Amino acid sequence: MDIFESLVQLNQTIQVVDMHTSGEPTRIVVRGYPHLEGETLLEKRRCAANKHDNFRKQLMREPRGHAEMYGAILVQETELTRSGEADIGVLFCHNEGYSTMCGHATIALGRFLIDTHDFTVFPRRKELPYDPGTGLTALRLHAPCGVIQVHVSTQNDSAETSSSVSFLGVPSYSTQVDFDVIIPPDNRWPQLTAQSVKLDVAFGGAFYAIVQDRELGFPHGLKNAVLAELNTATRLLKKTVADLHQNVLRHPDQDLRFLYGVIVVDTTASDPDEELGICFFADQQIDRSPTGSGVMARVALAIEKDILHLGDSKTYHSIVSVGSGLGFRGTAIERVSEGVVVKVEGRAFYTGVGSFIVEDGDSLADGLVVRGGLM
Ligand SMILES: O=C(O)[C@H]1NCC[C@@H]1O
Repeated sequence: MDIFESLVQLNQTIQVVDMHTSGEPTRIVVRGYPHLEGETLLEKRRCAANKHDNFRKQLMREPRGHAEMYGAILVQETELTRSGEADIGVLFCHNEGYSTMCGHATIALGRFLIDTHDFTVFPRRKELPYDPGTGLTALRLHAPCGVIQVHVSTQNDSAETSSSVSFLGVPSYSTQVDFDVIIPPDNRWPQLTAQSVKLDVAFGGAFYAIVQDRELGFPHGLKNAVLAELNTATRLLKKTVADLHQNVLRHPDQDLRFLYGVIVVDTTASDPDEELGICFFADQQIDRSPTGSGVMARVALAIEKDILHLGDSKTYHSIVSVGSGLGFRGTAIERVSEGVVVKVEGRAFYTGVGSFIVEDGDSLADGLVVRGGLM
């Protein structure tokens, strides 16, 4: 027996498929995750956080992961798969906890779920509708924010490697436009010379504060900004909004009323068809991708500000996707009573498959992160 087989036989393993979307990882947990109690996906999300957070820590943190790792836990049965409104559920996780929406992981999952022909992993795989006219297979993913309609270019019953995956998100909307936030002076953020910062707050399955680079004291654009300084500025801004302006996070469901991230938008670019931004989310993870849920929020905000109109599209870039052809295309599709439905398109690639082991007696079983301090 080779070493791989013997280690797997000796230990309980957690099996994953790793992908990246514009450089942002998604670790898809395929087997070995415990059963989640609860009738609804949001109850299962609470169960994951309260009873099984050690799995998140093991898979996201070092030595199995790292501070910038991102995860997708498949949930085969939810209230919406039972009612026939969704095909499979998912929980998203990161360095701090559990998100409510994730565009880059949805794009990766679109490919993975179409390629999956193991019905223990995806029981409803064979029921997915395929349209021979467009070559697209449709998939309804139940995320904590609601149902995401995913479309995947399919050939011979597998996802086409060279095509993008698109999804229609839950209705997105802004809750505050040009909102002045007073930031307490802090010597860790010397660039901030004004007393207040003007920002917008918008929902794209999760809440984002969206702010222009020059408002934070970075007038020369993101390419000339120091990442550590942007990190300090967005951390302090997020804390101020989360601590003092909880009322701007308006959503009917309590579980979704939290500020997930801060997106800093570059104002130095000249092409109106493209927008560069950087998203700090969870515990200051930097999204390598252009942040699909952030694109939903930004398109809805641009509609509110009369910058984009229904039917308009724009390409959104992260600092990584610029020049790689891996930006996300965001299109305003329709206005519904709760907001704007936005289509997001991007590409994902496989990077690996793995079996993780956690041995009895490993005192660092739940992992650690070294990033200027232990988590
Ligand atoms: O694409 C997205 O929506 C996500 N990427 C990491 C942070 C967000 O959840």
